[in-house]
Order: sequence, then C-alpha cells, then structure tokens
Amino acid sequence: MAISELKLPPGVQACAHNDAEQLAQALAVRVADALRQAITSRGQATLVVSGGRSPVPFFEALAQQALPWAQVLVSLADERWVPVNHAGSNEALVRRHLLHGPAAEARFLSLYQVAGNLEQAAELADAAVAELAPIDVLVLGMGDDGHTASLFPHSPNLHQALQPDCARRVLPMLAPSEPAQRLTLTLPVLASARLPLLAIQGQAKLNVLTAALMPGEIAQLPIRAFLNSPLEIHWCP
Ligand SMILES: O=C1O[C@H](COP(=O)(O)O)[C@@H](O)[C@H](O)[C@H]1O
Repeated sequence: MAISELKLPPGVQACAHNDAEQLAQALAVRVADALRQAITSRGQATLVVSGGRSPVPFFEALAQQALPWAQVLVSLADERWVPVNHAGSNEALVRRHLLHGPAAEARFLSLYQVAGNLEQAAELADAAVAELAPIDVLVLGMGDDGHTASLFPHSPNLHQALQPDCARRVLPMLAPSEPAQRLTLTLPVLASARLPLLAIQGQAKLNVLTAALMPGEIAQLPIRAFLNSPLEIHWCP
C-alpha cells in the first residue's frame, strides 16, 4: 500500500519524502523549529531521539541547524546495555553524529548505566531521566518487527512498559537480536511528548505500519501503542 492510501486515525498524519536525504532535511527543520519554539516559551527544550542505523542522516542534518544548543537537553528513547565504546551503543551514535560542532553544547542524559545487572541499570536510568518529561520533541523509529524504542513484541516487561500509568520511567527489555539487553523509556514518558514524530524508511516498514493500523494485539506490533494519539509520521522509500 502507498502511504497516501493509509487510513489514519484522528491526529495521526503522514508526510512522504522522495528519499532519505530529503526526509532527514525536512525532519531536521521540523525538529529545530519545535525546539526553538520550546526555548522561546520555556527557556529550554527537551529532545528524545532513537537509535538504530537509519537516524544518522537526520542527526547530521539537525547538527547543522542554528539553535541555542546549550538550552537543549538530549536523550534517547532506548539504549542497548553496552558501554559507550561498544559499536552498538546508541549514545555513541548520537555523540558521533549529532552532538558535534555547535550541537556539542547540548546536555546529554545517558540511559546507559554501569551496574551489576540489567534491572539495576534500569533502576539507575529511571532516576537519571527524572527531569526528562514532558518531552518537547520525540523522534521514534520502528523496526521491521513493529518495535519502537526498545518495546519489542512479546518482551517480558512489555505489558508493564505500555501501561499509561506505569510507575517506571525506564524498564529493562530483551531484544531478539544482539545486543539483547536493552533499556527503554516507558509509555508515560514517551507519551508526554508535545511533538511526537515517527521516522521510517522503506516499503517493508510501510507494510508493518499498514498492518499496525489494522485491529490487532499491541504485544504483536508495539508501535500500535503510539497510533491512537497524535503522531506525525515521516516516511521515504
Ligand atoms: O534497535 C533499534 O531499532 C529501531 C529501528 O532502527 P532502524 O535502524 O531500523 O531505524 C530503533 O528505532 C530503536 O531505537 C533501536 O534501538
């Protein structure tokens, strides 16, 4: 199905871009405008981004935007429980591709925590991100299995993480691929975003989104938890 043919719920909008570069540029302008507006209104702005491979061009485009970066707090929707020098670290990705040049002045809140086990790391991360919500701008991604952040289908803590009144800001999660041990922001924190965005690329992800828009279990396609409230979807082939 083409993105223009999707039957979207109220409040959900979709923007199609010609290619990854155009998506990255348009998303960077959209995010920068919202961050500027937040800074004008409240003196600071909070940006939460996703990891994985696809956000790199967006990070590079956003780093070029003229912003009072010292007034921006940046964090992650999810993290692999690996140190920052590990190839799978989302924090390393953000530091390398977004927080350079003038953007290096932004403050970064790490989800990764040194701890004896994943549960302890999640508890430390929970405290570390206490000041995050409400988020001004959230940029979610989505995997081919319908996960977003590290809310993986049928993962042990998924039900708890998706409760609107979940008392935890961060929960440990298990991914089906390495690095398997993950930390994710939970629904109440993610849903606090004033501007929630979803950036996805390719027909396979559009097919997953199409399936997620049909009635079905949230545990099967966790992105569904974000499709019944305002969301701006940016897609390119
Ligand atoms: O594992 C992850 O994957 C998703 C999707 O990544 P992508 O490279 O296919 O866009 C990402 O949104 C999530 O933050 C990440 O931890």
